[in-house]
Amino acid sequence: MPFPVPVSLLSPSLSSPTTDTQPTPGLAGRPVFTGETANLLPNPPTKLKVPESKLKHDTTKLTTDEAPKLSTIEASKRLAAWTAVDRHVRSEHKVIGIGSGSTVPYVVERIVAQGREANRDRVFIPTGFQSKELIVKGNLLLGDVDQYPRIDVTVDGADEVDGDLNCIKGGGACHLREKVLAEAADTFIVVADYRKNSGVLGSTYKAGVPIEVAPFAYAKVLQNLHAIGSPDASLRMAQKKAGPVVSDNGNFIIDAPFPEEDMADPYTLLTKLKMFTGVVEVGLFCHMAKAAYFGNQDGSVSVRWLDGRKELLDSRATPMLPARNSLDEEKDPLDEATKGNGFGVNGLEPENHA
Ligand SMILES: O=C[C@H](O)[C@H](O)[C@H](O)COP(=O)(O)O
Repeated sequence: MPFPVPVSLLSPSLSSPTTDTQPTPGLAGRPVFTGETANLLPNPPTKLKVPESKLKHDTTKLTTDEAPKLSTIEASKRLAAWTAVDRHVRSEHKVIGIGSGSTVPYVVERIVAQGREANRDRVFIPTGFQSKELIVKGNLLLGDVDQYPRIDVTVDGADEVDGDLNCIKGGGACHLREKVLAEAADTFIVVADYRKNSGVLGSTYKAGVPIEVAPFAYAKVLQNLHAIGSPDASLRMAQKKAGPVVSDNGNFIIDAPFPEEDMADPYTLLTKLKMFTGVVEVGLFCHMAKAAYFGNQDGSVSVRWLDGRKELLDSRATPMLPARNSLDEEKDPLDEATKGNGFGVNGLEPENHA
């Protein structure tokens, strides 16, 4: 699965570097970062010339004429990531775990935008090659979990999240390190677009449960999986390489689809799978996330908490639009629409979200 990286982290800055670290008004009220993010790379080009392929993930540096619209899905990912960072990555947090996947570049982007001062004495722990690159390219200090076995907060993506915040992870083969960093963190936060917000695992992510195995044991583990009710379990094959996917840890990955009755009780399935000798880690994250943030198509963010609370942050409460104060007098159609559906609306202040 490809992990796109925002253009701001990969290509020369598209705006003049400044020392300003605050978002300033941009496209349609969107913030434009002209500070730390803009400073990531030297030599701003005199004339903008960015390959089309790089433009689709980040428009924060582009002028109105130059910026294409962010796709709805990318905008949803960014919305979830930025909102979660604003609420959970605080100045007192000094050891921060960075997950993997296509939503995580927006996490790093938002952390970088907190400014050089905020990030000066922080260390960032990657969950794999991709996040290591993001940390290094973001000029953030790189550490590892063997140096920092206690992490303040880890923010990560997911392939699917169920009603109890259990997750399927490992679509990018990173779930071993991700689980270590999730476990090491005081607070583990999941960020994703609306498509990952599910009832029962396996409803939307059909590839199966990712299972990392020691290479020499894969055939035996496959046999076990076929025997316990996953007849289609198979070795994940590489796309542009002959042979299997090899994880960052040198292991193979098996994808094992299970019927709904198994997926409805992921903790039981997880414990069963972990018992197979040769299994290194299973991409079922049960009872680990403190909260999950889902960016929605309409610019709102759905937040689900481990304790069962739900919030719906309407688009005025997200980082994309002006602060709620300036709009307090207006009637909010979402307030009406969501009455009685179990969602609080903009219910909690950021400082309550450690
Ligand atoms: O191994 C990969 C990770 O578990 C990712 O967090 C997960 O696959 C979600 O990735 P994406 O956000 O690209 O769908």
